[in-house]
Amino acid sequence: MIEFRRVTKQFPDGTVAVEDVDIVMPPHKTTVLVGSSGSGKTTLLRMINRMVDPTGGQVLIDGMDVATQDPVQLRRGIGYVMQNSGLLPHRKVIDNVATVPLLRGVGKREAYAHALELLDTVGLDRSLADRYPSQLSGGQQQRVGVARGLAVDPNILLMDEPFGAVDPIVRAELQQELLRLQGELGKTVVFVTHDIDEAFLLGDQVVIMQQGGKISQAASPAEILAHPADDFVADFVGADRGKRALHVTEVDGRNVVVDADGRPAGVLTS
Ligand SMILES: Nc1ncnc2c1ncn2[C@@H]1O[C@H](COP(=O)(O)OP(=O)(O)OP(=O)(O)O)[C@@H](O)[C@H]1O
Repeated sequence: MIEFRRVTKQFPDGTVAVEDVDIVMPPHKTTVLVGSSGSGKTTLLRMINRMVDPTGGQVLIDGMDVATQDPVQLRRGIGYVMQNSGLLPHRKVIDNVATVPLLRGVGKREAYAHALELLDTVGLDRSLADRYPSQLSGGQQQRVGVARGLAVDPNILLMDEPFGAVDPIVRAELQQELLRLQGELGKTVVFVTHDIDEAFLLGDQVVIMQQGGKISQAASPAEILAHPADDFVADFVGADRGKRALHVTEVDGRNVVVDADGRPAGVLTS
């Protein structure tokens, strides 16, 4: 479990990126941070693995304050996947995936065998192992990024707009892959996105952030759609969906999302 207790981050220039945030991210679930640009999502995410340190409050992992842990050690146990995959361009796919385990002292043979298995896990053909990142499509690169994030078998996987740079069709494929993977692996995933549809699709818990790094609402997608906490959330949920006033209605015992004209937009499963 990841817990933020009254966490604030003020950068040296005075910018308050995150203010007084309390949030619990439950184990084996996906928490999605969503909000407009500059609302503090990335800063919040990076405080989990100490790429950023808070200026107030505490971040705890399984009850232990991350501030007491060595940042390098901490990061080696937490998977991190970013936009544009973050792969090392001059190293082959297989080396990119095996890098962190090798740094942690895993033997070469074992690290490479596991890296090949991880290519299977993320749906990549093993024949791509010897290519360089520039010889892959954007979607394939993102899959390698996910494989690399999983290479140390972390309990926690941080994903910062991992599908932001690929086209909508590939993005939809990657989202489905992540749902499948999460069904199998059950990691504690923290995922950042601008896209409310992506947030509702992937998140067990969706955290809606607003400018100034404050949380407007943290709840399940069903709860947010049914009971937006305030006008900001109602607007955000509606605006990103083409200004349709979405609401939830019950049909044959199921929660169906419909727009202002009564057209069904989807069925809620939780
Ligand atoms: N190193 C820094 N120094 C000063 N201000 C910073 C620094 N990093 C981020 N900020 C500011 O903190 C605020 C939150 O930034 P952050 O990157 O966390 O937002 P975000 O919601 O992830 O945005 P985006 O969706 O555009 O990536 C912004 O106003 C940003 O300009």
